[in-house]
Amino acid sequence: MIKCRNLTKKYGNNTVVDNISFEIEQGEVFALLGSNGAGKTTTIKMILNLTKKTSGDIYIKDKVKIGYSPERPSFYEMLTGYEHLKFYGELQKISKKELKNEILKVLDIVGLENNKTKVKGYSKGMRQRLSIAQALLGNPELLILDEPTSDLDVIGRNTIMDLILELQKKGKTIVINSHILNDIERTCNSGIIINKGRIVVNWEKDKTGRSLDEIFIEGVGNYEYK
Ligand SMILES: Nc1ncnc2c1ncn2[C@@H]1O[C@H](COP(=O)(O)OP(=O)(O)OP(=O)(O)O)[C@@H](O)[C@H]1O
Repeated sequence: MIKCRNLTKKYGNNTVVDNISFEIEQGEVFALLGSNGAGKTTTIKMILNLTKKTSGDIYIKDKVKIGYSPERPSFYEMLTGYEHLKFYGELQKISKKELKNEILKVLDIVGLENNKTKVKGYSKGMRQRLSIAQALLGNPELLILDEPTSDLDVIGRNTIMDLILELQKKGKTIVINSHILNDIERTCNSGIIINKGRIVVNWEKDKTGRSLDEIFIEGVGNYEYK
């Protein structure tokens, strides 16, 4: 679905993504892991073409639709979830006829009720769900979710992770950027651990029998920036 080759991003003299290469297969749930400031969001933004790469190549399956849930989603607080999605659906030029069904479908998938509650009354978990619902509008094949469980309690995180597994069953390819290794271990098949812009571990679930915590600490902790 995605191939990155020697991807690099510099801000001035600061190399924040440093020559990374990885591949994401269709249908997999792939993790971008790393400490704060490692370069995960920058990598996502280059894939989405929201930030220009400095060098390297990104190949994305031809004509694939991408849904994106950003690290800090923002909403029109005075709108209901339905109205919010209607606004974004119209921006996507989904026809009026299809849009209503589409919104009801994505609300149902993420487990949000279509009621009169305005977004300002939403809990953090509901906001994450709404952000994922927004990403699902237009039925994209590829979903990129930046920190989909940040700020959520363990129940909220579990629900979002169950939702991600459901979406995988529906055939989506999903890229998740997260710090929460338990969530990743439950949901993802493979991923990369980045430290200071470089890949320090190519992780594949169940390959070693070791926990992701251990692998992460060893990969990031023992890494010396050269
Ligand atoms: N627009 C920018 N201008 C300059 N430096 C930037 C810019 N955006 C990001 N950076 C720097 O790039 C580095 C990587 O940031 P990035 O947001 O990709 O990290 P991250 O791994 O997603 O971190 P976190 O988990 O904390 O969100 C950081 O040092 C950050 O300060």
